[in-house]
Amino acid sequence: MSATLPSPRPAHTDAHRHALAARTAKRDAALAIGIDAAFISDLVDRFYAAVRDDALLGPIFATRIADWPTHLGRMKAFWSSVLHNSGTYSGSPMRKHLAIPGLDRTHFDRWLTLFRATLDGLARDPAAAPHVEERARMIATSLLNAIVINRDGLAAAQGLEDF
Ligand code: HEM
Repeated sequence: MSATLPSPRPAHTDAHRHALAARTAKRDAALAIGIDAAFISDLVDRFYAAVRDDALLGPIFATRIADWPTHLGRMKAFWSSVLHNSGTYSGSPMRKHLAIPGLDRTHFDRWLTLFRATLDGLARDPAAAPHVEERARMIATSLLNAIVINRDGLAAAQGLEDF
């Protein structure tokens, strides 16, 4: 009786191929409107320069971030994961923001205002700023929802408006 050898597993399953294609399509769509690695790097550098100068947000970061190069590197990996699906970021932004006492809509409004201004100063393709801003607004909305639910309960979050 001869043993049956398992057939070799194909290097890429259909699901894997599909995931790779989706990742590439997302990155290519961003690249087509000028959102490349250099754009993401400039965006993060300029945005956090503005944040550090801001009277409302600056102190929140100043007391929590000792090593700015590391934070900026992490934020570039984050935005590359969001905008290019690169998978280069792993972390728990939700937990980090829940741990900052007193964050509310005012802070998120200011964050988004500075982010928008930075984007507008940087983007050359008219489609680039709205594309990135949309992602930032969605993430800001889920962070604020989580903060309010955590602090004041689900009922309090029911009346929240999206950014
Ligand atoms: C109210 C506005 C915000 C404030 C004051 C704020 C503040 C901070 C601070 C202080 C940290 C460092 C936390 C630590 O290392 O202990 C941090 C990390 C981070 N923030 Fe925010 N943030 C705000 C909004 C946002 C928004 C809207 C996004 C995304 C669109 C975002 C994405 C991140 C990410 C990805 C990290 C890194 C988490 C990690 O992996 O360590 N933040 N933020």
